[in-house]
Amino acid sequence: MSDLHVYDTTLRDGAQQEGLNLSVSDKLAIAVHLDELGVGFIEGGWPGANPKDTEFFARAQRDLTLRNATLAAFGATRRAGGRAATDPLVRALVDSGAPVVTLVAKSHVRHVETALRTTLEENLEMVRDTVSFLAGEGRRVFLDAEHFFDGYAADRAYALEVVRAAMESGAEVVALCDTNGGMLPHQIADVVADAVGSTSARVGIHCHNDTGCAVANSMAAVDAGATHVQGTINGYGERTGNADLLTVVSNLQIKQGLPLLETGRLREATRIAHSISEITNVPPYSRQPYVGASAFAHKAGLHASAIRIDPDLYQHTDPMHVGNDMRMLVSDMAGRASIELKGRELGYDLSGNDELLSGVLAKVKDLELRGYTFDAADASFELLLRREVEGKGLDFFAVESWRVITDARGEESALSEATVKVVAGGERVVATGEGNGPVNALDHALRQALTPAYPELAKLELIDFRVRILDAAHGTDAVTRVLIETSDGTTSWETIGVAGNILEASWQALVEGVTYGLVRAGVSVR
Ligand SMILES: CC(=O)SCCNC(=O)CCNC(=O)[C@H](O)C(C)(C)COP(=O)(O)OP(=O)(O)OC[C@H]1O[C@@H](n2cnc3c(N)ncnc32)[C@H](O)[C@@H]1OP(=O)(O)O
Ligand SMILES: CC(=O)C(=O)O
Repeated sequence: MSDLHVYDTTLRDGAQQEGLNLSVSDKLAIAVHLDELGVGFIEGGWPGANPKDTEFFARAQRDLTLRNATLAAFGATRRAGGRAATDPLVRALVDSGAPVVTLVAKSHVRHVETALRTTLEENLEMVRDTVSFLAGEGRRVFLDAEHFFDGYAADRAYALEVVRAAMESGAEVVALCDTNGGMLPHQIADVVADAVGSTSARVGIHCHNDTGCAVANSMAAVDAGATHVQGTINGYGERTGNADLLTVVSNLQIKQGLPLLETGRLREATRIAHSISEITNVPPYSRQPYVGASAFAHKAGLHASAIRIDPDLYQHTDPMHVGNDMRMLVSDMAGRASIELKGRELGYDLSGNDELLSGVLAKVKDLELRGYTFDAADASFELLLRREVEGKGLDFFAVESWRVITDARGEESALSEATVKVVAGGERVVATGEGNGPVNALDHALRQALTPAYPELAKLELIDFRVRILDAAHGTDAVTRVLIETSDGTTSWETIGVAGNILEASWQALVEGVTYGLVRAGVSVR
């Protein structure tokens, strides 16, 4: 294993992201995931700054068993003019019970003089006093040198003096912070190399992403001699976020051969990134490097034709290394190879079946011209392909007619009512359904009509509904595209409908959603 520290600050700096709000239980659950991933340090928050973070450390001491990681409490150097031993916020760091304390300290002369409103010497004394007090209390002390890179540009000697003051007082690591996130990789590399060369410090790096360079800057710092790298899962953080720790670790481990995590741990990266998204309630970013849903998704026909021969031809690494999967997307940019590979994903060997492949491809291109978009509706493409391969095997029911009315009375909310007539399981069924909107009512009526023949449908639920008006296909005649997401409680799928009438498009997508639910459940036509 490399001795480079992997230091996660999702629970502290990550939680500084706009709109992200973690409960104590959320933090504990995230800490468990981080420990499973195998990071070396988990910065849990700032005890004493708010009751939630104080409680987190109390509950962590009681309930959290970490297999791999060490817990760090974050705080600031003592107040100017005071004493570390009597500073309540410094005391709270000791009381947190965390074995590591990470102190933020000023390292930029302007910040000392204008933000702290104290002298340069007093700031150095705040660093010395707080670090030595905490070290004396048996804590491992790390120092985050705030605004280090801007501070170095303003006054190199002073910025380096802060690093030395921390080291000489007992700090184990000084992390140089690009607090405003304005640096570029070559600037980071030069400054880190100087700090490593002209102090005895173990130098760390903490980058924000305001220039879009947080990951590149962290990599540059490691190349220049930093041996402690900070970041957050999914790049959460103040403003544009922090360096995405999963990208940094994947780059260092896969591209530079640094064994940072125990064998096999990186394969949990995709699962953990998505589990943490669930907890933070921040939707996963599909184009996130390595772990995003689109990170190994291929749309262009030329790519698919080469991938059919060897996936490495269009992938920078094997998605398995990070627990992700290659996916084929089918759209009007597909070629026959795309259809063949997608078929393989679905369990069909279509190699050599040129007639079928060309037929499916022509259908896809024609439908996309009319407004369909199959890369957003995988389930509809699967049904299209299965119908071509299996013929009538998917005719679970026949629709005779459907209709829907919406009734608004006085001040009451409008209510919709749908009637659906189908033949299913050899019976003609007429069913009605109510809903707070016409699509909701149609969904209820359709499943009401089909459930006697197919009880498996009872657990399906419509969980998302998106509408887009398209004017490209018919000149000035707009068509409506509806995408529906249906869930069976364990997984969900997207289906599509396109028509001039919004309800007709919705109905198509609903019928596809229900049909796909029956296919997934392995039901035969009754
Ligand atoms: C770069 C970073 O992201 S560092 C992490 C920043 N995170 C946070 O700020 C979140 C948690 N913060 C808080 O809950 C609050 O700001 C607290 C509890 C820490 C302080 O609250 P308050 O006492 O009301 O002070 P307030 O937030 O208004 O101002 C911060 C004070 O800390 C001082 N300060 C700032 N940095 C430091 C430092 N490194 N060392 C010592 N004091 C500092 C400021 O000069 C200011 O002092 P003042 O009250 O004499 O003006
Ligand atoms: C400490 C910290 O979060 C920063 O300087 O960005």
